[in-house]
Order: sequence, then C-alpha cells, then structure tokens
Amino acid sequence: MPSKSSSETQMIGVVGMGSFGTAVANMLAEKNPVLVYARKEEVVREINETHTTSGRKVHPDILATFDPEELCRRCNILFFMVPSAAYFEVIRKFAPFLYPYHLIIHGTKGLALNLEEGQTLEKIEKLKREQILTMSEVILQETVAVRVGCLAGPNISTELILGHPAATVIASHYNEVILEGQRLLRSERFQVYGNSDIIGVELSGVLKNIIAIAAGALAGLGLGENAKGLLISRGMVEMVHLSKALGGSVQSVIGLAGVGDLVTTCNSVHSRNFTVGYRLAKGEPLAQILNSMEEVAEGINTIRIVNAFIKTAGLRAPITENLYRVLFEDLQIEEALQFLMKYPFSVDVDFV
Ligand SMILES: NC(=O)C1=CN([C@@H]2O[C@H](COP(=O)(O)OP(=O)(O)OC[C@H]3O[C@@H](n4cnc5c(N)ncnc54)[C@H](OP(=O)(O)O)[C@@H]3O)[C@@H](O)[C@H]2O)C=CC1
Ligand SMILES: O=C(CO)COP(=O)(O)O
Repeated sequence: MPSKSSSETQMIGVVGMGSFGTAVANMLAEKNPVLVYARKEEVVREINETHTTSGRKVHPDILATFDPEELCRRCNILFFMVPSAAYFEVIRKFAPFLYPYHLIIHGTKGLALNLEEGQTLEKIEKLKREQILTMSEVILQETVAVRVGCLAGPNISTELILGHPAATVIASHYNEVILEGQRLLRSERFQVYGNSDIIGVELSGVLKNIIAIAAGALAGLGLGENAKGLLISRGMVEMVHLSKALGGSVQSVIGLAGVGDLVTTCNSVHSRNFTVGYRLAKGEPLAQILNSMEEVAEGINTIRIVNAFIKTAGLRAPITENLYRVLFEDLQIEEALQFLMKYPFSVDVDFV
C-alpha cells in the first residue's frame, strides 16, 4: 500500500461536479483544500481557470482533475456525488486506485441493479433484494474500500449554494466515518447528524423521491395542502414498509434523512423529482420531460426497481404501484388518484 505524506492527507476529493457535488465541494473547501474530479477536460479547465461550472460558482481554492489516479493518490477521503445510473462505471474507473485506507462518503439517492450480463429488469421474472444495490453496497462490492458512509438529508443544492441553514445525516457502520464527515462539513450554517444504519439512511433518501414525484403531480393538479399532508403521511408509512423490507430501520425513515427530506422535496420547485410529477400532471409525456431535463431525477428509475421488487416479495406499496402505471403504462394521473382515494388504508400508523 503506498504511503502518504502528511501534507497531502488533508486534501479532500470530490467525484462529480453536478449541482450537488458542487455544493458539497464548496462547503468542504471552507475548511480543507479540495481536489475535484470531472470526466470532461473542458469542465476541468473551466473550474481551474474561471472557478465556475455550469454557471455555478466554485470555491477559488478548489482544484480540478480528470485523472482518477491523481485524485485517489492525493486524497484519503473521497466524496462520490454522481447519479446512480453512472455508479458502476464511475466506481470501476476509480477501483484500481483505491486502497483500504480510503474513506468514502457518497451522496447518491438512487439504486443500482446487480444483474448478470445481458439481463435487464424487463427480462427477469423476479427481482430479489440481493439483486438491488444501494450505493454503499456498490462501493463495497466493486472496491477494496471498507470505511464507507453516505450523506443524506434535506439538502436541495440551490439552497446550500446560497448558504441557507440546513442539516444532513452521515451514516456508516464506522464511527470514524461519521466523525470525519462531521469534522469536514459542520459549520454555523450546516449541522451534521450521525446514524449507524447506513442502509436505512440510503433507502430514506432513495424512497422519498417516489413520494416527491407524487407531490409534484398533486401540485400540478392544483389539489391543495390537505392532499399534500395526506400524501406525505401515507408516503412516510409506505417508505417505512419498503425500507424495512429492503433492510433499513424505522428510526432512519422517521429521522432527518427520511421525513426531513420527504417534507423538503415534496415542497420544493427546485426538486427534479417534484418537477417531473408536476409536469406529468400538466400533461407532458415522460419522454419529453426527460429529454428536456439536464439533471437527474432518480425517482423514476427507483419506481421501476421498487415496483419489480414488491411484485417479487408479495408486498403492497400503493403509491409506488400507481406511479409505476402512470409512468410506464397508460394510467392517467387522475385515475391513479381515484384509486388511491378508494384504497382501503384503515390504520393510521401501523409500524410502531
Ligand atoms: N441536486 C440536489 O439537490 C441533490 C442531489 N442529490 C443526489 O446526488 C446525486 C447527484 O445529483 P446531482 O449533482 O444533482 O446531479 P447532476 O445531474 O447535477 O450532476 C451529475 C454529475 O455526475 C457526473 N457524471 C454523470 N455520469 C458520469 C460518468 N459516467 N462519469 C463521470 N461523471 C459522471 C456529471 O458529469 P458530466 O457533467 O460530465 O455529465 C455531473 O457532474 C443524485 O443521486 C441526487 O439524487 C442529493 C441531495 C441533493
Ligand atoms: O434530494 C434532494 C434534496 O434533499 C434533491 O431532490 P431532487 O433530486 O428531486 O432534486
């Protein structure tokens, strides 16, 4: 294992300079030198020369590289901030340069599939839990890294970039990962909580995107705040049951990364998932919405994966199932709403 000089150990690496990666890199740069990785040479040049990317300000002390080996050599602590769809590709690019001493925290609110070559979700009959991976599971499967954590919470990047007060959860089985995350990110404007249930925290961030799409649809239909309160509360119950089935704890869902992020995302026009639901309710086809969006709305792929999983597991998740039919079959949003209003939910809270 290569040794490292002490002057280099404080440089923090960030992979992915999209909207969230940029917000987190800027916060990290308030305390430590930061080296960011972007795959495109022009993005690296723009960051190094103009301290901007995609119109966003980049902290002047941030340096950029498109060399994964350089990032891994110079940084012990790495934040991976790329969408789930790119995860295997990105992690495999970095894996040859990662060692067990690296500490990795990711901020991705999506799932990946662990299928055999040539298999797709559409082709397989059953989708079992072991075929679904959270991003920490991808990192552990694909690299020799051990100390892995995630970062999740109500963290709309446009608000973080403005310096508005916010908080997040760093979750890991390793207390040192939580402590490092807190040391690096905590400030007067940003509070950092810890949680040892990494799967539950990851799933909270993943599953709230489904409910945020539904919240956007309610807003698009102009159905008001009572309907939103109903959705958020039933959405939380659905998240609890799905998270438990996938290996998360109830506590994580009712904490900041679950309910906290659920409330934020269901109320924010800055949320991409909320926006997808809103535009669907206004009559735009999904393909048109996706073609025009430059940033990722993780909830769409999450609905595909979770819908396949619940069918295999024999579970019911009425909001997810109905959204699946709206997105991928020909159910109209108004019909989905009617179905949900008639659904025989009878117990208010059935998980404590
Ligand atoms: N935005 C937000 O408010 C928040 C987002 N998140 C989560 O963070 C994750 C990232 O979101 P966000 O930053 O908003 O996404 P964006 O779409 O804004 O940015 C994605 C970034 O990933 C990079 N990327 C994509 N594919 C690859 C690849 N194959 N190799 C290398 N780099 C790649 C993109 O680079 P390129 O420009 O080259 O395509 C871009 O820098 C998502 O899972 C999201 O749910 C979590 C909390 C808040
Ligand atoms: O997760 C987020 C805020 O916490 C961002 O949500 P969107 O991905 O829907 O924009």
